[in-house]
Amino acid sequence: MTNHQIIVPLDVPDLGSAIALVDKLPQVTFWKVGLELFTSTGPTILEILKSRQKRIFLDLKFHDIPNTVAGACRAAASYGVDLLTIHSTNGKDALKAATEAVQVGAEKAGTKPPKLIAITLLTSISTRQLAFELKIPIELPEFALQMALLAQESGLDGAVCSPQEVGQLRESCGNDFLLVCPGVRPTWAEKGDQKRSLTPSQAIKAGADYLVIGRPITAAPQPELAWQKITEELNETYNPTGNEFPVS
Ligand SMILES: O=c1ccn([C@@H]2O[C@H](COP(=O)(O)O)[C@@H](O)[C@H]2O)c(=O)[nH]1
Repeated sequence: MTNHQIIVPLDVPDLGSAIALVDKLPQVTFWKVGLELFTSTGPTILEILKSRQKRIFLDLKFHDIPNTVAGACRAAASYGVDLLTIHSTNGKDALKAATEAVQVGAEKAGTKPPKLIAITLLTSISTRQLAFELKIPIELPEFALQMALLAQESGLDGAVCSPQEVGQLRESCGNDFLLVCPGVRPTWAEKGDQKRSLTPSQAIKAGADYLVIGRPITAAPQPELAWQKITEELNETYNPTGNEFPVS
């Protein structure tokens, strides 16, 4: 794993704030565009990131009937992004339709298809909420695992999961299945609305391919110092000799 496997979300309200953040953190190579920024500015931000040779995680978390999800995936795949999300709870028909749609959309646009990854269970949901609000009568780690397996059976490239479940998913889904972990918190950062966190080092050790780390960096008084602190902590854990931590 390298620093390039830390994805930073552009969770800001407008284009100006997004560009300011990208300018402030030139060392970040992988940015996430989510619901807030994409809804407010549309695809312009994607063009800006591409013109700066950045990798893009388009985190729109599609959740709808198969026909609608497929249409949205075709459109999203035409942007030439690297990662795209939909919810596992769409069900197998929609997941399969989505995997075909990203190929079609990318081919039509003459671009590489994104890796399609499924949200297993939002990292803001606690064990208690799963049982008492969502009324899902199975243990949380088992639910996350079943959602990852459903995505894998449906032909998706990977899943989004909390660092607390990534070890179990890695063991069951194998090394070729991409596992992306938000809800990552250094010991010194506030958890906020994240309910199932671990530290960056713990998440990597458990088997994550990519870490999504937002507010601990972006809401810090000096985001560049927060980035440096996180990458130094990872380097100290994974490679005390001072080189970059090992490639997974
Ligand atoms: O289960 C999920 C899926 C996506 N996210 C997204 O990741 C970032 C996390 O940001 P932080 O500031 O580090 O909490 C955010 O953009 C979410 O939309 C997630 O948190 N959990």
